Order: sequence, then C-alpha cells, then structure tokens
Amino acid sequence: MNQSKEQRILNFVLQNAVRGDPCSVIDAIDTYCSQKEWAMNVGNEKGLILDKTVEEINPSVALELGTYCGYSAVRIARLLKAGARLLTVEFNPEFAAIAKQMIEFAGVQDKVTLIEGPSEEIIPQLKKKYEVDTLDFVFVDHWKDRYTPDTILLQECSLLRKGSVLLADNIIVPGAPEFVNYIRNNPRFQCTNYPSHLEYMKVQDAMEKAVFLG
Ligand SMILES: Cc1cc(-c2n[nH]c(CCNC(=O)c3cc(-c4ccc(F)cc4)cc(O)c3O)n2)ccn1
Ligand SMILES: [Mg+2]
Repeated sequence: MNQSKEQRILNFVLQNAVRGDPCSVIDAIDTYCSQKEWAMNVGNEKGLILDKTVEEINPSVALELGTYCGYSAVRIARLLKAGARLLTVEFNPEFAAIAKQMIEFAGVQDKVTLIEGPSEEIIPQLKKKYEVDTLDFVFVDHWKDRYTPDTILLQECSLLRKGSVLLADNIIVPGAPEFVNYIRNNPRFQCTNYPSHLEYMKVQDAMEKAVFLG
C-alpha cells in the first residue's frame, strides 16, 4: 500500500523538524511542499496575513474550517495566549489522522481540539457539545462552496458576536465567488481584501477578512 502525499509530508516533518517547536514544523512543511510536492497548506505568504490577523485579535476561542495536515492549526495555535483554544474541523479521516500527529509533534495539542466531520454537522454542535459561547476568530479554509452556507449557519447558531472576525482563504483560487458576493454585499460585515498568491505558486490568490458588526 503506497504512502499518501500527506503521509510523506508528515514523515518529512518527523525527520526534519524539532518536536515541540511549531515554527520548525511550519518551516519543514513549507520546505517540502515548495521543493518536493505541492499541497494545499495556506503557506508562508498567506500564512503571514493569517499570523497578523490572529495577533491583532488575540482570540480566546478560534475556529478553523478545513484542517488538512494541520499546518494552519499549528500556525494559529502557536500564537494563542495561555488558556485560549482552537477548534479545527476536518472532513477527511486520513487528513485528520495526519493532522493529529502534526499537531502533537508541534506540541500545541493542549490548545487544539481536532474535530472530524462535515462543517454543516459540526457547527450546530459547537455550543452544547464543545462548550463554545461565541467565536472570536474563524479561519475559513474548507470546501469553497461551503463558505457561504457555513457563514450563514454560524450566524443562525449565534456563534458570532459584534467584532467576530472571519478570514477566508482562496478567494481567487480555487475561488469562492458566491461568498465574496454574499459577504461584500452584506451590511452586517465589514470586509477587507488581502491580495496574495496561491501557496507555493506564482498564481494570484487572495484572502478576505470580514468583521461581523452584530
Ligand atoms: C465540508 C467540509 C470540508 C472540510 C475540509 N477539510 N479539509 C478541506 C480542504 C479544503 N481546501 C481546499 O480544497 C483547497 C484547495 C486548494 C487548491 C486545490 C487545487 C488547485 F489546483 C488549486 C488550489 C487550495 C487551498 O488553499 C485549499 O484550501 N475541507 C472540513 C469540514 N467540512
Ligand atoms: Mg486554502
């Protein structure tokens, strides 16, 4: 049974990064995926936009939709203050298994709750099952056709409060045109676009920040 790309990424991290050092894990993934095999991690260029947004908000409770191998979960968790937590949702069981090991190797497992399942099923469980009141920050990086319905679902589940910040990846590639239309024309959100590039490529991409106005 030959290895998956995601298993090869994890193996490279285990052999080249330092256990308990999140930055070395991030660097190892970026090295592998820029030199050996492309993968859909947010990457270092958009990762810096993510870092700045997280540092600005300093969230107590953050949600990530789309864990993949755990690259952005490690990026976010390394910046969280003591007692703050990240909930991250992954649909694919193989990806979730890789991400779990990645998060543990990076040493951020105490800050991260990895939840396996589809976003539309998990979001309605956040309040009762995961003891969330409201979300300070949401990194939207899952299936691009779920960005809009899940943003609506977050509102319906009263998970957003005045000032909650959404940051969405892949606004250009693969693209989320319906989401861009929805969020920019919605008076309850204040939007900012951050032009960038697709991870590990010279292709244009962008992130969209949307502040919920309550
Ligand atoms: C329904 C549900 C879904 C999830 C869920 N879990 N994991 C994901 C991953 C989604 N991410 C992507 O598909 C993605 C793709 C590209 C890409 C691909 C191919 C190209 F040629 C160019 C760009 C680039 C990226 O940066 C991406 O993020 N979704 C979790 C929960 N519930
Ligand atoms: Mg992405």
